Amino acid sequence: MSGPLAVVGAGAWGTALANAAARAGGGRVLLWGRNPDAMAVLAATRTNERALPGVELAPEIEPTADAAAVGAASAVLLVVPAQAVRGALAGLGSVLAAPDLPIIVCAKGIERGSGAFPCDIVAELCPRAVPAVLSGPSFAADVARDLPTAVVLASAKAGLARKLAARLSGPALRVYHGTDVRGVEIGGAAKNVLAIACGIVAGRGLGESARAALVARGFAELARFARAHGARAETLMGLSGLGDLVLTCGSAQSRNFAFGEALGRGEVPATAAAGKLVEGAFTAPVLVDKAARAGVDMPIAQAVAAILDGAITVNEAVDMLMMRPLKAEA
Ligand SMILES: NC(=O)C1=CN([C@@H]2O[C@H](COP(=O)(O)OP(=O)(O)OC[C@H]3O[C@@H](n4cnc5c(N)ncnc54)[C@H](O)[C@@H]3O)[C@@H](O)[C@H]2O)C=CC1
Ligand SMILES: O=C(CO)COP(=O)(O)O
Repeated sequence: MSGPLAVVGAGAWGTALANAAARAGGGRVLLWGRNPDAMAVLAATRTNERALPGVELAPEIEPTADAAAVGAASAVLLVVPAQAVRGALAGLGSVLAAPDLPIIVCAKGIERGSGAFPCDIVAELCPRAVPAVLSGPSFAADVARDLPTAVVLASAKAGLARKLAARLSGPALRVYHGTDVRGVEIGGAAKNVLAIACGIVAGRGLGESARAALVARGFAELARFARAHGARAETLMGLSGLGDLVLTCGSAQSRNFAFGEALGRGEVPATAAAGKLVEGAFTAPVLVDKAARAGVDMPIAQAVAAILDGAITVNEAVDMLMMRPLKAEA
């Protein structure tokens, strides 16, 4: 691949991925952020103290706020929140017009309002680009500390997915490849909603048995939703799906889990996020809406959306889930 790799979005995950890509070899990595002052500080201090404290930027990383610089990239990692994917792409505009430019979405979510998956937004706004998605169990802080991590990168173009996975893989980040873009997107988006549910269980002190039941039944509804949207079952059994569910449904390091924990303790949604990005809170209502349209039963996601909406309390949600008519396990 000629030309630098560009990471668009200089938050926690963008900075961690830029470092991982630099350590993987392959040359320059542009780290683009929209705030020129903040990017000047990154360039001067070689750290991103606000988003990823205590982590030094690899020498190959060039922090920049110059959109034109991204135009020279051989591939773009798009690492902004799911609700900002459209705005970020629109903001970069013609900079992303090169034919066959791989744009790898690293966000986990579904767009509210449109119900669009991130790669569909890429296809809509950058019709000459090749959309791809990278997802899986991976805390930015772990990747930044070079702890062993595995993710999956999917693109409809199998050869390109293989090449990009090789470009990003390094001693501590193992990138699998695949072609099931929709399956990988759904795994990342849905697990955030289920992580909120597991956090609520922990915060309310409902016990480890309840949490394990939620993970298993949550996986069942995630897989149903994915199948209804054309994803392959084996994708959801993999890193983006089961893998990420296991990670974020069991760790307070997850912002979605921590948000749920605060709700479980009795905090209200407006303060429970504590200023952090909670993708599942944005995705819950749109996931539930899409499930209803597709005729897919997602009682746990529905309960999360209803709690966030203020329509039901945590106790009512628990009663509702426990009192559902008994059924065969499927
Ligand atoms: N932090 C983590 O451990 C992981 C995060 N992710 C996913 O990566 C995505 C980003 O998460 P984080 O980096 O953690 O969030 P963050 O809150 O640390 O950073 C988000 C960055 O996006 C920028 N941004 C927001 N709107 C923008 C726009 N319209 N144009 C340009 N830049 C914009 C913000 O200025 C900020 O620098 C989320 O979808 C998250 O689910 C995925 C795996 C791991
Ligand atoms: O997606 C993640 C780990 O795979 C990060 O999870 P949170 O966004 O819940 O912190």
